[in-house]
Amino acid sequence: MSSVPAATILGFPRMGSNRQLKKAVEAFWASKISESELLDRTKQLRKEHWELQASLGLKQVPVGDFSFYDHMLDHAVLFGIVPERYNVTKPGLECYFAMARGLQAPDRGIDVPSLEMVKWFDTNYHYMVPQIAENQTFALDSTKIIDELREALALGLDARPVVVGPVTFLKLSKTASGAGSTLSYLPQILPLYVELIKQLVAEGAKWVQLDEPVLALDIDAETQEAYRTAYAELAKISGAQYLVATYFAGLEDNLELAASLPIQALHLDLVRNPEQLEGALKAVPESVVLSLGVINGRNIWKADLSKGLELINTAAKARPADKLIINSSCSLLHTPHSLDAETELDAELKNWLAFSTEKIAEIVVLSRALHEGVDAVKAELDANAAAIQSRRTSDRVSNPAVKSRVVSLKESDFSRNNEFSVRQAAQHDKYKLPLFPTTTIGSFPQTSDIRRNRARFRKSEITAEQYQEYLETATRECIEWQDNIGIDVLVHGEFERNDMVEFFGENLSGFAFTRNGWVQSYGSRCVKPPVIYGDVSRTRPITVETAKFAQTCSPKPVKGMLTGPVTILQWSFVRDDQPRSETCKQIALAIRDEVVDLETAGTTIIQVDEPAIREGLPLRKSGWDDYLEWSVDSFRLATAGVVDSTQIHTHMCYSEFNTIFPAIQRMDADVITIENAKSDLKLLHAFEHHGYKAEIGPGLYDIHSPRVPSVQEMKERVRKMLNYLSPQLLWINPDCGLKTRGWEEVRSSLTNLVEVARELRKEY
Ligand code: MET
Ligand SMILES: [Zn+2]
Repeated sequence: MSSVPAATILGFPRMGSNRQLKKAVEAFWASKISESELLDRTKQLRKEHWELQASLGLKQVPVGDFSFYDHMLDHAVLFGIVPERYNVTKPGLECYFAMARGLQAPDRGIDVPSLEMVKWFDTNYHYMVPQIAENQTFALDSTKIIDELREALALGLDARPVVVGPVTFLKLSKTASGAGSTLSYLPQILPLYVELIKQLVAEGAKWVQLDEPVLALDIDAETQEAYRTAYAELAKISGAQYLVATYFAGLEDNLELAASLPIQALHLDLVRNPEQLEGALKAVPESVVLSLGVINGRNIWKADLSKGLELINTAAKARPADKLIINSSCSLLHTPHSLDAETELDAELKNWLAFSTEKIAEIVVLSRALHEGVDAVKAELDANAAAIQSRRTSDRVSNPAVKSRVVSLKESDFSRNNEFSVRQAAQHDKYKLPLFPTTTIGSFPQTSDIRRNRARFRKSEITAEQYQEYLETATRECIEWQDNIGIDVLVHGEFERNDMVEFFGENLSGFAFTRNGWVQSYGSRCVKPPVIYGDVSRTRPITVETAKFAQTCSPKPVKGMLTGPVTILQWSFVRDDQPRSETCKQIALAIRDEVVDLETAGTTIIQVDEPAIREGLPLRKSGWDDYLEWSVDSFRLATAGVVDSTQIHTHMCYSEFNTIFPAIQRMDADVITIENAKSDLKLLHAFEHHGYKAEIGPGLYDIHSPRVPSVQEMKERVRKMLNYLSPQLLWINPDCGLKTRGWEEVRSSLTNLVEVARELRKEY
């Protein structure tokens, strides 16, 4: 048996220091590079990442954490779970990317949509949901992970394959019909896991990491039993040592189950749940290695190493050091690559931060402290303590005026003046929209031309006036086009926005921005979350001038477009020195100021996007009520400052909303546009079931795919929706913003969309 790695990470970000993965994959999609060029580039990237980890002092590196698009999709392919509709594609990358993004190749008569995409636990990473057919035949294709393992071993590294464990894999998959438990496939898939592990061991893997985050959730008896069955089976393979990784929550009531599994190491997320350590030290047999996830894989703050050491010392009192692994709390997938490129952050702030590369260094320092004693790393610990102290005492962090505004909020600040029915009458009176009003969710294609101009402006290659003029032309053309094709409620297109959170953060105090702090959101898409380091307030009106201009481009209403407080919070790297609820209320007040200013300026249909409200939900039910209270309150605080006739829209996407329905209701928006195209009609059952009264625009087609939906298929969808929703409440819109799409697709799709409304109006 190989020795226990002293320090490791659960996974490393895939994109590369300069988003090489994104660039390679997108170049391949655009047929600018060949498949072999793509393979070469990504192989090089993996090598760089492993060598970086080794050079920082990790003795064992994860492999298989790389993915062209998404690791759950990789697992679907690994086990041969490829829905029949993809049989028309070429096996290999074409099929893989068709599952990821859909494929339209009219010349070959191919038009297949992608798999469903869902958020990965409470992160902003999205995974593709494997879809298991009723009569699914599973078949192992381990090429990818075996190849990657060989690559790492060939570099002379100790490599640990990372595989999503059988129970988590099945729990995150769905059956083709959506009914029944995916766990019923366990007997069929387990032999493939067995075969896979045998292959990995035969190739030279000493340890295999099985990711089982589901083990840290509220699980039912069937799932618990599945854990027992699965791991009993896997334990039979000789030569395999398992590191079972739980993360994003604590084991809590599943501790005994976890402790009873016949495995060699158990990983605990001690950032999310440090309290679980003590119980684990008692419950987990001494023969089992404990992996201590003490460095936060979810934020960008330098760790307080003294606190990490406290936990490690607690563990070291109960276990010998060679039965402990110092680890990241979860995969570092959710943090940017390295601070190296952050040449524009001021030294004080930069000294408070740690990205993936720096986090590995922290892990190594803690591991050396454990194995060699604290004196061996005294300089590193002292520097860390100084940085922590500097952040704690800096006067950039605290703004008393903001704090006192939050403290003096009144009950009435959280409510509109009248209930929905009264507001609705006032709004109908004011806008006189037709039945089935058409609208879009906000953004229009962010073309390379737009990005180029923004980059030139940032580099001062063009003046602010020139940039402004450019944006106004784009906005005007976009509005006129919408007007011409017959959309009812227009949007300005969001051309001035790089990103829906960053754009607002730039005009809020307490926010900082990185140059290169990208994290993967889905596929090749990355986001660069702002860093909230201090108390938040609005420094100046943010969207008012743009909204005023937009309204001059058409007599039809143009929606004001804001990002909601919960989403700004959720998609930023948030300070960890005060409760999230406190930061959220501060942001809500800043957005409220903007909402009120928009109304004053004559923009009286205002959309406050909250796509992230669902993903902020704590993974354990015990935390739900508290979260839903402050998050919904924050939305209400942001939107309640307007008169009855001002119509507040909100938009949500890519989540399972049924579970938080009462909270959505309590947000009290006048119109909600909601992603629906990928999650079938079950959402609408909930609207009906809960007696939702306000207006709704369930997304009619999936904007994440380049395929153009036909009038017929969208009309079909609407018809189904009308089984649940009254025609008086229904809006007609896509399921999200269009910024990732090309103009050609957008023109065709929206023209079809408007036609849907026209035809329906004739029938109702
Ligand atoms: C992820 S939700 C996006 C909403 C935003 N208004 C847009 O259209 O891009
Ligand atoms: Zn959206």
